[in-house]
Amino acid sequence: MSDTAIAVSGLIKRFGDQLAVRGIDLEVGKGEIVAFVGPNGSGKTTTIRMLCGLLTPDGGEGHCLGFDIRREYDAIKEHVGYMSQGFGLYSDLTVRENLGFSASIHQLDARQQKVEAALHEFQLQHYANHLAGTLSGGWKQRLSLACALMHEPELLLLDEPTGGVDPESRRSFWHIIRQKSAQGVAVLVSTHYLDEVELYSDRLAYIHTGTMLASGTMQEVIKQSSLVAFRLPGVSTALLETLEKQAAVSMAEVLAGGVKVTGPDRMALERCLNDFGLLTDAEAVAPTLEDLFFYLARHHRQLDV
Ligand SMILES: Nc1ncnc2c1ncn2[C@@H]1O[C@H](COP(=O)(O)OP(=O)(O)OP(=O)(O)O)[C@@H](O)[C@H]1O
Repeated sequence: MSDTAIAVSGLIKRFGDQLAVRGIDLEVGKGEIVAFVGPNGSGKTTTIRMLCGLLTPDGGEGHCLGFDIRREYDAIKEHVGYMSQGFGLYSDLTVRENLGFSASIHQLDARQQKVEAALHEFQLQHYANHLAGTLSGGWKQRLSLACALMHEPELLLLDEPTGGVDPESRRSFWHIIRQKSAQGVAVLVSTHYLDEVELYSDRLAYIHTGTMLASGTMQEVIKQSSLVAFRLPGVSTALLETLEKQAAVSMAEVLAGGVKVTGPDRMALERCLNDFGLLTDAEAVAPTLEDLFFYLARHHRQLDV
């Protein structure tokens, strides 16, 4: 048995003249959580939809759970758990009916029993007869996850599952996801929340305008970018714009009590700060994931991790 849940290469998707996904490679191992990140419109949803058999790729090849993504999309749909953006619930069905519907599309045996078990596992009993459309964001998210897990999939594809839900719901959502991954479920999850990448994901994959620019652990990717950052205490925000225009500076931002500059070349950045008489007081700080994402979004540099 392979340890790989997703292995695809050269995936391409066009919408008319637009190349939404431009030949991306992606691997996700069993029991691994990979955060799929990148700016709005970069191609995350399109990629996820190709992986779960809802969109046919225009190019590329690969497997999900051993099934060919171009030929065996029906088998993939059957075996993968998918949460779409906005949760994809039937708002005029009750919580119990949504779970029942999910059980029936997967043609599960003992449906009623499984629905009751899911209501219990996800602590949805109190809302069982409420219409899904009347639930709060956090409960909709929980129900949507329960529906995606109804058929005990080995791979979860989650498209911005935590968008618009409160911190407590996010935390309990991630608690469930980490439990599932400990049981061997592979997870690819798109998110705009950096803390979810840092705290809960094993690796990240960063996509920009349909191209995968970086993938690896957070530490690997930051190291590969060779980004360095300095805090410049007491520097006025007036200097910020000037600093940002320097070739050595990829980003300059205001912090409490000063400015922070980031760049991919330590020597060049130090020279630049020296030219402005700022090097003596500059304090080296560790670049953050946010620094990295800004850098990748602005400079589109492909990292080789
Ligand atoms: N069905 C479609 N028809 C035409 N263009 C589409 C379609 N679906 C997506 N696109 C375009 O493809 C590009 C990638 O969109 P996609 O939704 O995959 O990005 P995303 O990274 O998921 O964005 P977000 O973070 O905002 O959800 C965008 O320019 C989008 O407008």
